[in-house]
Amino acid sequence: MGGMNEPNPTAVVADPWPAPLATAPLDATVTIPGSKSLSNRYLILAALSVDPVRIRGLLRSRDTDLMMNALRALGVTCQEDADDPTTVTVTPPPNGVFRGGADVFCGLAGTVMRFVPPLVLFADGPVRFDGDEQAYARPMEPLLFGLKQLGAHVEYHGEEGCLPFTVTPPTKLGSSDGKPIKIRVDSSSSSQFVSGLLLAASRIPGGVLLRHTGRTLPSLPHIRMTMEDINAAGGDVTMPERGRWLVQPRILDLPRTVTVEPDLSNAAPFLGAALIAGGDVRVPNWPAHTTQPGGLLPSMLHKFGATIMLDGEPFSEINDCEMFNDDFSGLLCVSGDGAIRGLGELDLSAAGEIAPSIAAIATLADGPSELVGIGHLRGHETNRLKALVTEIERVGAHAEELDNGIAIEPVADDELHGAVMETYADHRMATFAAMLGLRIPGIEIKDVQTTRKTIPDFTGMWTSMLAQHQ
Ligand SMILES: O=C(O)C1=C[C@@H](OP(=O)(O)O)[C@@H](O)[C@H](O)C1
Ligand SMILES: C=C(OP(=O)(O)O)C(=O)O
Repeated sequence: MGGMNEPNPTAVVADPWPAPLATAPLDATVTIPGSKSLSNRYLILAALSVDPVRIRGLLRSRDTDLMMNALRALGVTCQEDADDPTTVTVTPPPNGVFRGGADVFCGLAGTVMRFVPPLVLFADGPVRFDGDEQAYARPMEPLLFGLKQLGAHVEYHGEEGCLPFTVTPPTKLGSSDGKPIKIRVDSSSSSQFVSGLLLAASRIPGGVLLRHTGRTLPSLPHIRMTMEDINAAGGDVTMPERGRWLVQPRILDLPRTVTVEPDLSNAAPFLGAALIAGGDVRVPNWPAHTTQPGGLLPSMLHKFGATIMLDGEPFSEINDCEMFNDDFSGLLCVSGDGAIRGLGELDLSAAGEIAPSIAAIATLADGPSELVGIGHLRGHETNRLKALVTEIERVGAHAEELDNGIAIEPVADDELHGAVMETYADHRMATFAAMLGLRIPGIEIKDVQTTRKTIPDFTGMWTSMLAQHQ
């Protein structure tokens, strides 16, 4: 079964893109577009709100366009400002009831395939979900098991537990005794199952008590982001203990205007470029407080040997959780001198989505690194552990898949060589290859436009970073 009437625009494959080599130290300021994770949470929460919400700084890329189209199919209005496509006003459906009988196309977007199906709990009929063929391999079953425990019916049209499927809303929603309905979900293959269920749970009569049953739980910052955003919309969600969430029944209503932070994970290739090529890369509007896992980047880049400055002040006291003064929101500057220290073991379970960027830097380091806690990357856009090993070996360095991560063994620069890099329809494999291309002559990247999943103009931003010399 093919994806319903909405082709993947990046599937039209052009010639490989010759990744630019850095011939001088960088000196660039790069403005990063809005966060994918925050954009798609605000869109969902706006759709669940009472009044229209204006979202400023919304990421405009494939994943957010898919989210807006999904919401439109369910009767939500998403209207962009005529003079600024990153400002979008979202008007919830009449009486908060989503339109049943709809078709939703998820592409390859985890946030769409995991955050939209729970909205069907409040729809007036069944909704059918499909996506890119590659999306059929992404884990879905635990989310749908959660929806079944809430009374929904799920019918699979392909393989059991995978896209495509149809969700039919329950005839009666919530517990019969007014207490939170208890559900159990194994979220070890993606934090997005917990996030998707939490986002919808405030509207369930009696609320929800959600327990994670798996051994590991990746991407906890993303779950904290979900909690913070729900609470900002007037919800009441707490995590009384790790792996257990209590959502009280509440009417959600986001503030009339919300502003999206820059996507800090998408800042990773650009900031990492300062380490790889040497020089300075600055990113404005770095938030003082953030739940984005990319907030961990300054401390990780520091471990690799970068110098980090915040608004001109050296950033020496690095604490992985509370990295900045609360009053700081300004210019982050990462500087490198071309030397990169191998990291030894680094647990990336909190920030799996930046693993490909970290892997690119580690490939060019002076010693080995083991990136662990990221076994679930096998279920990302592609099997990222396998893809990273293949592409690292392709340029002449060494890497090995571990049970829960990847071990990277760099080689001397003169043993590295150019290659045509595969990207596997994975935006982060494309940016990973571009990072290697800064130092390795002759890197070409197949289907670089796959970066449109979360960055509207990656090649433009990358070439302009290299062209800036102040
Ligand atoms: O909730 C989110 O916005 C995300 C959660 C993470 O998913 P996983 O927990 O599946 O890694 C992350 O990797 C993804 O890019 C975005
Ligand atoms: C895992 C990612 O995306 P998704 O939201 O599709 O899961 C990612 O962007 O690295």
